[in-house]
Amino acid sequence: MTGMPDKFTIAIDGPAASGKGTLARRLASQYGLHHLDTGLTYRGVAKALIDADEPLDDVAIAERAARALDLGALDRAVLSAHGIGEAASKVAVMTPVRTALVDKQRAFAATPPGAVLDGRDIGTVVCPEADVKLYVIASPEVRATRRWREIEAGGGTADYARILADIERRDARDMGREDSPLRPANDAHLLDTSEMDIETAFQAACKLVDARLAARKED
Ligand SMILES: Nc1ncnc2c1ncn2[C@@H]1O[C@H](COP(=O)(O)OP(=O)(O)OP(=O)(O)O)[C@@H](O)[C@H]1O
Ligand SMILES: Nc1ccn([C@@H]2O[C@H](COP(=O)(O)O)[C@@H](O)[C@H]2O)c(=O)n1
Repeated sequence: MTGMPDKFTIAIDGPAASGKGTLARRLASQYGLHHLDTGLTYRGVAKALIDADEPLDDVAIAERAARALDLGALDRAVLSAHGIGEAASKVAVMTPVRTALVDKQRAFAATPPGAVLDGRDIGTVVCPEADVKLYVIASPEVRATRRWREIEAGGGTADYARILADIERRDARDMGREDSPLRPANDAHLLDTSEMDIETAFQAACKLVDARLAARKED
């Protein structure tokens, strides 16, 4: 996209299945930016531990797995499995794991021409100087329905009540942890997508990004 500054960062945070990844991918494509789904980095650590038959609560082992993680080798198809999200939220409470992953995420964000990162602490911790910060929410019921549809559309079978319970438990762990809890940055724009389809949410986000780009041109 022409008219982009040398470096531009979009931070998107929100709870599970709020639609932040969908939005992040579309914004990255629209504005010619890199994209990193930081949830995959926590999922990658959890999967490495599970595959090695290691416990999820040993800080030293989890930190080693986080330091060894290669951002270029994250396999979305494998890591997106519903159960890995729960394991990821357990390793995500450990500060040494977060420190190791945040270093990698910041290095990714610093690569020109900039990036869209989505996760739980992007606007507050990873990229506090981001040009645009979005905090994407939807009700737990709407999010559970979206996840249920996604699993069914992929040929799997899913139990709505269990998905809703998983989402609520993960929200509580992510919002309640001591280090980098999920919360909106003070300067984040709130986007409640409960009653928005994907296109409407994308257009709303583009308006905010375009306004920031116009403001940066005037600087
Ligand atoms: N505004 C929307 N309306 C309807 N469905 C949506 C909307 N946004 C996203 N979805 C669908 O909801 C599901 C979850 O979206 P997505 O994976 O983007 O969420 P997420 O916040 O990145 O989730 P996670 O934190 O678990 O990675 C997907 O199937 C996606 O297509
Ligand atoms: N910036 C982030 C991103 C994710 N997490 C943790 O990982 C779990 C899985 O994330 P998904 O986005 O793939 O659902 C999530 O529940 C968080 O515990 C994080 O802490 N910080």
